[in-house]
Amino acid sequence: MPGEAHKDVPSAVPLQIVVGAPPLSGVVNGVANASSNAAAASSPDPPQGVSTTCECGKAASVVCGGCWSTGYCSRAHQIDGWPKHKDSCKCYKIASSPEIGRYMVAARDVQAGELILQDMALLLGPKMITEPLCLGCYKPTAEGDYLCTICGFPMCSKDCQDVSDHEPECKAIVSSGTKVKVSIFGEINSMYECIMPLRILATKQSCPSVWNKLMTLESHSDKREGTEQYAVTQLTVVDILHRRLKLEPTYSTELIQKVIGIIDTNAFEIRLPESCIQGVYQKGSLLEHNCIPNSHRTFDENLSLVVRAAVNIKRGEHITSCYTDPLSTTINRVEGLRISKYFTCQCSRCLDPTELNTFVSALKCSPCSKKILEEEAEALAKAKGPKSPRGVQRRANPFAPKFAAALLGGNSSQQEDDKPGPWVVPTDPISQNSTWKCLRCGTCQNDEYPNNITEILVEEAEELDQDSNMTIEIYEAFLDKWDHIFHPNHAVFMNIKYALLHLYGTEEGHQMDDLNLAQLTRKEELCRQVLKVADVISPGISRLRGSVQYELYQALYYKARYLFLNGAATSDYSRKTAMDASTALKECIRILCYEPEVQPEGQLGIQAKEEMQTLQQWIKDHV
Ligand SMILES: C[S@@+](CC[C@H](N)C(=O)[O-])C[C@H]1O[C@@H](n2cnc3c(N)ncnc32)[C@H](O)[C@@H]1O
Repeated sequence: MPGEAHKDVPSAVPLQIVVGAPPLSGVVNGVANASSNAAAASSPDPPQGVSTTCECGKAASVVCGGCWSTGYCSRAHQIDGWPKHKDSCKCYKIASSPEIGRYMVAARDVQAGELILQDMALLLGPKMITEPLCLGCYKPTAEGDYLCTICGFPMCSKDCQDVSDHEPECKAIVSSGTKVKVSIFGEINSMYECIMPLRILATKQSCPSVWNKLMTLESHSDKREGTEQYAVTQLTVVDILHRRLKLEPTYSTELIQKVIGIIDTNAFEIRLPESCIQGVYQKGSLLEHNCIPNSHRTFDENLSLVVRAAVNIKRGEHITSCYTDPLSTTINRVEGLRISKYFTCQCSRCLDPTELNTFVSALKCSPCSKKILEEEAEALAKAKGPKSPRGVQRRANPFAPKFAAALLGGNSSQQEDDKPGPWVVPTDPISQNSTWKCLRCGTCQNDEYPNNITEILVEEAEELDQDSNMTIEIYEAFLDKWDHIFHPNHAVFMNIKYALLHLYGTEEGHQMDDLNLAQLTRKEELCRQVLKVADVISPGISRLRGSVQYELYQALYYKARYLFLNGAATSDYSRKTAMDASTALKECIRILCYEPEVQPEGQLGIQAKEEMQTLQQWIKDHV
């Protein structure tokens, strides 16, 4: 019956009255033609000129609140039209600009956590650079215990051999007349570099609809030619397909290189508990990069890409994702993107020498730091009688002098004397040869020392990383060793602190029950430092924030218990600490509820929910 309410009309999608608001910048009838990169329209009014006529032919007086695109003459006709409209009802539009190419823009305000898109993979395969793995389920294969009876690739079992994903390479190898022989396991094997390109190429024949979609994706073919990547893949992929698999007559060099370009530019890495694979997604490929993304990516149990708003996104804002490691320095991010994605990031973080006061790339000015510590010690000596500068606490604690606390472990750009902190930052962060300048004394230097010393720091951290038996003691010693040269939030420190905050509570002899008050306070401090940076560079719903909130809750809960049991603090302080633990746990649950259960973070979210009951009971019983 016309006008009868459909059960699946989303009650959360309100109708909006069409009023004379400007259309979304960069979007013309839903697609293309943008020139502005700015979040253009923040007006709450629905866009004009999108769909002004109802299906019945009458003028539209309301517009669907889900997409703000389709107009209806009445609520009744919206309800009638919903079954037809629901598949195309999206909260984003595709726009394009000469600088970015195609990108997504919010068609309406989107709330944090709201689903933006869910996208089935066009194609899945192993990462280009990988150790031997099963080409059916992508788990590492145990020393080639089972070999595909047709092509010879190591697989888990006959079941994996029969998975349709494996067909393209299997067929190509059989046609070449020689089976594959993998004899070394646990090391990168270049043969696997050919698998994903082969799978894409095979769709040209086997599934033209997928092939056509893949061919619409950016490949940067023109920019790749003549690069090192092009030369390397010529040897590792093109030559193998042409000579070893005898596919020269079928696929030209240009086509294979284009396909490799499509993979490099668009494929998403999918980290699973036991393996790491990659997928190419049609809608997901249109996500624009930003070093401070406003969307959050996960993969569901079918390995479909799920994109949600990480923070509230205003209508007209670009929907962005981070292509690179947010816990890395500006020059590393910018150079990585320039080499692999062929653009120079110009996001607000990259363009700001302080990276929005996070100082993730900054060094410490040695003369200024020394002077601050001396002044601090002098002030202390005056206040409390004679004391050496060693009297200054190394770790920030409630009793540590404020200057030194900020200098040694804090996050502030400003010292108490209102002068900027002693941080040395690049004046032109996205340039490879920027001058570096101390924000406090203004001393400038060329990039040689900052680059070299950062390289040494990175190398030393990488050496630590290779050792699987890292201990709290070793990590703390590393931080102490370098602390006089780098900002406490430096990317390398952030990664070490992230590892360290987990080790306090998991290392043998340092399980949560073993930690004393100082160690619990250290764990809390590490969590707060990492969170303060993560709140800026990975805001809202992010795995980084979710997992650190969990660790913060643990530190605070155990601290509250310790204080309570040892009568070491007033019940007010114990209570406040326990309430802070509860706040951290709630935030952890809010964030990690979006993670799939198969992922460790999804499991942590479930565990966090269970632990909330215990925490609440403890608070009720004790403080
Ligand atoms: C996965 S594709 C995104 C979709 C692409 N714009 C298109 O039209 O197909 C990645 C490419 O988009 C462009 N891109 C993405 N984010 C960008 C940004 N913030 N600034 C400039 N270009 C960007 C770069 O060319 C990059 O290699």
